[in-house]
Amino acid sequence: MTATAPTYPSVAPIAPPALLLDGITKTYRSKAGAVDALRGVTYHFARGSFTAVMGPSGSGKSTLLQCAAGLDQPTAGNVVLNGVPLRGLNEVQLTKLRRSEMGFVFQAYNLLPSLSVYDNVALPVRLTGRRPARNDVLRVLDQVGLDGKAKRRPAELSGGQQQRVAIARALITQPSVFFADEPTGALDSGTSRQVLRLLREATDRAGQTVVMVTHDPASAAYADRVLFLSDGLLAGHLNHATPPQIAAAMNELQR
Ligand SMILES: Nc1ncnc2c1ncn2[C@@H]1O[C@H](COP(=O)(O)OP(=O)(O)OP(=O)(O)O)[C@@H](O)[C@H]1O
Repeated sequence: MTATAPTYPSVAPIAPPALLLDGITKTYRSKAGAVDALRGVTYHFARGSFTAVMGPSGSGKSTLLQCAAGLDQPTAGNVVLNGVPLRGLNEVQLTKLRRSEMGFVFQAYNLLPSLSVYDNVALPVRLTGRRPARNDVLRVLDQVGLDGKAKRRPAELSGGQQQRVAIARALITQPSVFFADEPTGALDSGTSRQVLRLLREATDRAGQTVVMVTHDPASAAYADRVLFLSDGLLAGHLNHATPPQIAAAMNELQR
């Protein structure tokens, strides 16, 4: 009789969260003293989720985004992006990871004024040492509703169009995580909605992860979850909340 090997049910590998903040503390030291901007924040951002981060002024939102994106080093704790701890990386490795895995959409669009819209969008690909495919650049411009504007310079576009160029530039490398800091701060409400829909589509269609800092309850309502920060700590969250629910939670925090 031959022994048969035992069979085991196949177990799907558990994917790491897109982004893990593991006990992040950030203390700024200056002559005036020390400020604890983040005080041991732990949070998993699931792949394909859209999270808004809110909180009173000075609660640590920008610091959280800067640390999560590897633009600033936490004083303690670790940030893990797709299973890779940022703390172990040197500046070159970090820059490479940022260029391939992260997309940035900030309030200041940071477009290069002397380059055409096409070249601004192609730039992140060039920075990775590759030649951008013309069709890829035109496809993302089409995706953000800017087909036909490729030859313009940023100054020849409206604020909303410039922000959409910034989003196209973030989309071109197909990053796994988008970091957005007040992406609609300078835009009118109609244009803001277009920009927020693009971020929403990035999660719904492409399974990308969005982390967005905002002061605006209407913008935050586009997210699956709103995380509230208060005094450097997570103070709670709301899922699939409406703008009035978010505004009420903010009022509660500010009391
Ligand atoms: N470079 C720095 N040096 C010293 N303190 C800083 C520095 N950056 C931020 N802080 C302090 O850390 C705390 C958190 O700041 P942070 O900018 O993260 O808050 P925020 O929630 O984004 O605020 P806002 O909504 O006003 O933009 C604040 O007390 C701030 O004064």
